Amino acid sequence: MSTRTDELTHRAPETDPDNPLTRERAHLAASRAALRAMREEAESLDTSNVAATWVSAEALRHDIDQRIRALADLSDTPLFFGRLDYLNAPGTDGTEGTEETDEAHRFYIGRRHVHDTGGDPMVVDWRAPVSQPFYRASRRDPMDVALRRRFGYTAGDLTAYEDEHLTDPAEADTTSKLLQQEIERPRVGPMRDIVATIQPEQDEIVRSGLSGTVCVQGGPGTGKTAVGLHRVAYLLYAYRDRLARTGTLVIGPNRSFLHYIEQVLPALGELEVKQATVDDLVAHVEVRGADDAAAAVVKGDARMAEVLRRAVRSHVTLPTEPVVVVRGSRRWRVPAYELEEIVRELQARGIRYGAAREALPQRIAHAVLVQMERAGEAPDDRVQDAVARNPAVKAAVKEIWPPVDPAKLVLRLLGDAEFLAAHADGVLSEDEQRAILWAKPARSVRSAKWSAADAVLIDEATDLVQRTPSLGHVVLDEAQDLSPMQYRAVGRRCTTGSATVLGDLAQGTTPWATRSWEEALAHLGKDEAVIEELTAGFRVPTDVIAYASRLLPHIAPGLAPVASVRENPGFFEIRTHTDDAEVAGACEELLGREGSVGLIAADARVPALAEALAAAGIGHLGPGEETTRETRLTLVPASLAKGLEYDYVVLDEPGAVVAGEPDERTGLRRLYVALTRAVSGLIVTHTAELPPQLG
Ligand SMILES: Nc1ncnc2c1ncn2[C@@H]1O[C@H](COP(=O)(O)OP(=O)(O)OP(=O)(O)O)[C@@H](O)[C@H]1O
Repeated sequence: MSTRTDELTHRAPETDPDNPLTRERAHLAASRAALRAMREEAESLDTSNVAATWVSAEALRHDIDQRIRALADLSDTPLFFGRLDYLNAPGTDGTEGTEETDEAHRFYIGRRHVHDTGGDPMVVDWRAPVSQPFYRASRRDPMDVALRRRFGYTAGDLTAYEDEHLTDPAEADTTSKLLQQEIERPRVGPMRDIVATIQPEQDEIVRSGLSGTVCVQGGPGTGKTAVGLHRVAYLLYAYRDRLARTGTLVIGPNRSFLHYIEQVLPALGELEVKQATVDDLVAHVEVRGADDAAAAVVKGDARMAEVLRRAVRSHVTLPTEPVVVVRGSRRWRVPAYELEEIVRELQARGIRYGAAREALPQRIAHAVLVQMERAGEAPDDRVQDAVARNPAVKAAVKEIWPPVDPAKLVLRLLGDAEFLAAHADGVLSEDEQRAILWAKPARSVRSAKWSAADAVLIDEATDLVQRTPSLGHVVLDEAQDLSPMQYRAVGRRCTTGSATVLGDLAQGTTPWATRSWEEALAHLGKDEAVIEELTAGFRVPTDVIAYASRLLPHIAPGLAPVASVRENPGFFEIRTHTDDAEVAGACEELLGREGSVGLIAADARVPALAEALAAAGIGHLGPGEETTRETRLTLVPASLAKGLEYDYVVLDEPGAVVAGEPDERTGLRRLYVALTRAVSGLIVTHTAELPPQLG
């Protein structure tokens, strides 16, 4: 970032009409009036005479309502946050016919496009090509920008601006104060957008094209989630029609995380993006059971796809009997060897089991038709359809290529050792087969205690039978925790689209956590993806990230520590205590400051701490619940802390967080996640010894 410093961060607006701030405020007022006019125009649209049918009238009404909502002037989100003055008016080459007005050179950058009654832009969308230099232009590559101006707001009022003259050799490189203020602004409520301060390396990811998949490795607080959400917003702008047809989806690890991020896209005017967890995507059965780690690892292994493929295909039986179709006085006979040829040909084509099953009767009918033609008849398509529906053909298809119910198939694999062995032979070891077999086979799909990993197996089997519809773009957040089979489940939802994969190998806390992005991308079916790395940390203060990074050599050797860009050093304390009342006391102390507070603890410690808080008369929320001015404390089980952030964090008993996981490495990773949630300060409280890796 390069700017001229605080003496150029102008403040204290005067009414003097020559004061730039006065002029900028006038532009803000005029832009708001223009937005109001756009909204009023949308509101006054009468759809009754336009649409031909009730359905299209409804659709049109929906579109207009969306537009009205998107045109809301939100008092707490400034209409524009930046301005670019180009040296040459964009879209012109400075020659003949060029309009040399100020307006042709000057662009105000904001969350949405606003135009005046004449259709001239008052504010341009941050995603428009003309806005890009706001994020990317530098002294080295000014991108034809003479002036970049950032605006500062206080309670909705435009109160400051900051200029950079990128082509002025006399200007020095320094950090933007307004950017710094924005990064340090206290967090209350859900996640917010970062349009005003997207960094160049983030912008490159945000604006990368729709056709390619991007994978982002980044430590805690490097803005992965923010970048992923802004990328969807960008893609929806740049490829609106295509994505409106195919759809977009954001996948997050759990409900509370999705709740935390759900307002970012609507604030950017994008109301149609779906959100889901991987479990939501594969909800073919009710999940009521859980696997031990050994079973879950095998069930999540990509080799299970081969076991399932074999099991599905095993339902095909090569015909041994001919099919005899009687039509009127004639009998037509398709011999077994010819049926076998048809079946083998369908198998070789590698189409879905269900598609092949649908094609089979037509193929048999075709064989009959050929015989009819040879006998001098002239059958048409209707005859072929009738033959395909003939009871003899139907009976043969049922015998040769019976329907497969994916859930029943998985039920059988997990309950029937012989059936499993028949299809897992040479793929899974005997131990692995034993690990996934149910101790007590379930009787039916309804009564089975399905686990989350089982649901993914059913999803794979479902896709073997019938192709899963693909979306235009999928953002996969906290990807490092997915099993190979889960990657496959996500991958088949973007086979014809692309993906943004976001994660941190050091934060993987599942037994099957991702070891390398190349491997993960192969499971996703996106080998060609580009892998980017983000290393600048926007969340965690320097001292805290340095402390947490002591764990890195033990949890992800080879990953570089995050470099915090926060100037405010924050505070960091380690306290020993004797009872839980002191933990509640630490929370109370932090509630005396501005912003949100999170008390993070091993899951098993949560009930005791809830009691201690209640005894101290301190109200608290659960993760993902919205903090309000009145209740700013959230009690967070360590297992749900991922992806969330709080201004201040009390981390209870690190040793218990580590001990809460099945193995030490996972425990230390969980601790790393918990240690990296704080924006402004962290208090670690403990009675037991601290894990030696933090020493
Ligand atoms: N360019 C930016 N300007 C201002 N704030 C930013 C910027 N980039 C990220 N942030 C803020 O930093 C915080 C961390 O961002 P985010 O949650 O996206 O990080 P992450 O990499 O997903 O973290 P984690 O690995 O912990 O999930 C958020 O509050 C986000 O708004």
